[in-house]
Amino acid sequence: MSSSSNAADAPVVLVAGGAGYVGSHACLRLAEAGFQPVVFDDLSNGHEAFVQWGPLEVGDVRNAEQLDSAFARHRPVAVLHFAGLIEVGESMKRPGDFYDVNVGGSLQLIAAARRAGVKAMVFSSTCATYGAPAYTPMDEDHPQAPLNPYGRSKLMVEQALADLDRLSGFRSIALRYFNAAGADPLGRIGERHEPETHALPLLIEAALGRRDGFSVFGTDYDTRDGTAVRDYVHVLDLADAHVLALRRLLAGGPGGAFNLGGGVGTTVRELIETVRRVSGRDIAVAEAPRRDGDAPVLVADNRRAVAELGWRPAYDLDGIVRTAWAWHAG
Ligand SMILES: NC(=O)c1ccc[n+]([C@@H]2O[C@H](COP(=O)([O-])OP(=O)(O)OC[C@H]3O[C@@H](n4cnc5c(N)ncnc54)[C@H](O)[C@@H]3O)[C@@H](O)[C@H]2O)c1
Ligand SMILES: O=c1ccn([C@@H]2O[C@H](COP(=O)(O)OP(=O)(O)O[C@H]3O[C@H](CO)[C@@H](O)[C@H](O)[C@H]3O)[C@@H](O)[C@H]2O)c(=O)[nH]1
Repeated sequence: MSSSSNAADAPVVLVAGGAGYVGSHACLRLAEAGFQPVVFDDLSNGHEAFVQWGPLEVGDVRNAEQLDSAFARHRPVAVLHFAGLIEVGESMKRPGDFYDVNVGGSLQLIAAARRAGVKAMVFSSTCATYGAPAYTPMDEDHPQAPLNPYGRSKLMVEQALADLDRLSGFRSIALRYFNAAGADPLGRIGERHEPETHALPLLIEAALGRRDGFSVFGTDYDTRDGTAVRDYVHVLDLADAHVLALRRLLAGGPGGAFNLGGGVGTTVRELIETVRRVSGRDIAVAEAPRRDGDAPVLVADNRRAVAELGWRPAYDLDGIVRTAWAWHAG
């Protein structure tokens, strides 16, 4: 536990998946906001070294006994739920695992929270629940028709949470992230997925010479340069939104779903150019076919989060790439 841990009377928040990329940044912001994060994570993709702002309970969200014992020991006031499998491409290869962990695990976590008398959850959802854009930027009322089992597993949990919120008094907010990227500017934590499949860390590793180059998946999309468009959002801006959502639920405010993206679309080629400029290094780029399950364009209309949560994303693409570069190069 780091020296920045909070006083003994700070309200405890159980952070499922808090040893991972987004969850660890949320712990950082929770601690700064006066909460005491307790991480519950099976370390399947997380890192013990990322757990710096409170205790770690090693456990699987599919395991009711481990969950009950963590809830009994720490008595949280709310749950932030990041735990799960995250890669779109993987979900096309092993869909059963995605339903098992993302749906089965979420239902177990919700049930354990309810047994413990906890009534508030902030859930990590995704723009992948929308599927192909009927219009862009996408607002929260855009039809949800996922293109892959990953997106569908997240949508199923959103729907269960919405029913529980409406009918049972178990309150929740689903935060639909667009593409999380960047790192803690102080370099304490950053993005480390194993294996790494995300575009920005792969580009940075190529710029650092740790990879031979970078393959662009699809150059025949109907976009301004033929490559797919994404809305990259800084991981600490996501973390800020979690604190805002948590405070809203704890204050008795309404639940619901919110898009978290900067509202700016970036093509894969534009991302490559930004990494070249920020790093001052060249990157060998090859063209490859489209990746199964990928949407052509995913850009957020973030006005609901700005108006209702008071969310103010602070980082633009340059800031995202700079903090990611510093973390990987440092
Ligand atoms: N990274 C993104 O761009 C992005 C975008 C949209 C949504 N999300 C969602 O945000 C959440 C966090 O993503 P991330 O990038 O930090 O991923 P991550 O893999 O770094 O973190 C997920 C964490 O969950 C843990 N976990 C996995 N299965 C578990 C289980 N059965 N029991 C307990 N812990 C388990 C892992 O060990 C890991 O620490 C995920 O739910 C993901 O779907 C991420
Ligand atoms: O080697 C690579 C890797 C990615 N890409 C492209 O870069 C873009 C971004 O890809 P990636 O960083 O893998 O993110 P997404 O596939 O958009 O998925 C992320 O963002 C989603 C929301 O958009 C989340 O739901 C997922 O959890 C998260 O993995 C996509 O067009 C990819 O096809 C490449 O061209 N080459």
